[in-house]
Amino acid sequence: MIPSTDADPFSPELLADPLPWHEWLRDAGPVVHLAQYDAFLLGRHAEVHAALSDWQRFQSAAGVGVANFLIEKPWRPPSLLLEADPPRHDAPRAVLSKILGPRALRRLREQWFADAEALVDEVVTDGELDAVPALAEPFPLRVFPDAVGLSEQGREHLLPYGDFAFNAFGPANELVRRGQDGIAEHGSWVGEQCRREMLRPGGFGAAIWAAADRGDLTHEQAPLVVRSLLTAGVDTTVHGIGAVLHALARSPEQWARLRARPELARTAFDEAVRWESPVQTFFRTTTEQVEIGGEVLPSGSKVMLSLAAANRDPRRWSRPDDFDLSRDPSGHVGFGMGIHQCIGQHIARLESEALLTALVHRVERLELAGEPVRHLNNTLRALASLPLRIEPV
Ligand code: HEM
Ligand SMILES: O=C(O)c1ccc(C2CC2)cc1
Repeated sequence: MIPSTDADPFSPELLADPLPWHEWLRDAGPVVHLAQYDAFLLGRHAEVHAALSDWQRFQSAAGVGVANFLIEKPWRPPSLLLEADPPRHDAPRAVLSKILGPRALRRLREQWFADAEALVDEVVTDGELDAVPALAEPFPLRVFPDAVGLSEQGREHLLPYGDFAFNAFGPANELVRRGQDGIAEHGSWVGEQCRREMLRPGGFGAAIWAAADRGDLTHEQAPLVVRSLLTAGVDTTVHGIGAVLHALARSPEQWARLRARPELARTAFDEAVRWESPVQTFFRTTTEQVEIGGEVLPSGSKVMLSLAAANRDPRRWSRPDDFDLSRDPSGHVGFGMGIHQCIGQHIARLESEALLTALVHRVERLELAGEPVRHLNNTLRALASLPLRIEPV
């Protein structure tokens, strides 16, 4: 018998403090029924991992939020990656895999490390700072739009556009309503930037259009694939960097361990993505009657996957609530799993590695100077403010 709950995972209370809810969910069983959304919810690592890895029976084409695209019109044309399954998903995925691959990372590494040092030199002085406006927001907003090939003007549209997109995976609640007024303007600016003539030669955007010229994509698909980068590639890394700085600031012994071994920067980021799960949840829709966790779900069911609950499942992780640089965080589902696993994860890791490396070389002590303030979003775990006390080297 599948336990049912009237809880609303998208309520301000549960968005603000999801950990007790996640614990209840994991202990209630492998599958829980969300009465308010007539959806099923998986919170244990084994079942979340299994569903993410089974695209045939847990499809994305019906949308990866509450809304079922087979029944209702999406707020924007569906993504050709996130909201598509094979075969439609294949070509856009193959094109982005190549463009965001090892060659791009090698080309960007030196520049991003230099940009991180410049930013840290600018903001780090002896005293206090808010790491969100000082570091977590400006760094991705400086390096990623440059790499995509966007002009300097109008980048202030990117964060609110992404924030709305991530809210829109949830129900039409107050968070979505609050974003409604601005989304037309943000959306038209983003749509404009996806046009070929707006994209600087040599950037990811121009490379997507060049793939269309080669016939690897159609010219109709190209702007939508650029849109994927602009939707997925900013807010996620801002909040991923916010998460790793938050984790390090509240664990001085882990900060000291990172300063002693700067090569742990990449592990630190993945452990933070596991610990905080900047992207908390995604949905799938069953394409047939499926058995999971010993329960049977009808065909056409909406299934919510709590990446965050899975990433702290004691059935998979020892001391799951500890942020611990001695842990091997591989196997976490913070970047998803399977054919839709995050295609930008190496870009995100490089951004974080560049910033953390610059910080460990310039900062002796980094600790909380006050309570962090949450930024609520239906899908993202985010900080509005992270007050830090910094002691330079
Ligand atoms: C901390 C940073 C990031 C996190 C936590 C994150 C998380 C995720 C997750 C959980 C998925 C899987 C979605 C699903 O299974 O339905 C995903 C997919 C995706 N991500 Fe990321 N992401 C991050 C950064 C990025 C960046 C920097 C980019 C762009 C360069 C990006 C582009 C994408 C795209 C295009 C997909 C869809 C892939 C597909 O469906 O084949 N992400 N991401
Ligand atoms: O293709 C897209 O538009 C897209 C939007 C949001 C994401 C989230 C998971 C990071 C991924 C892709």
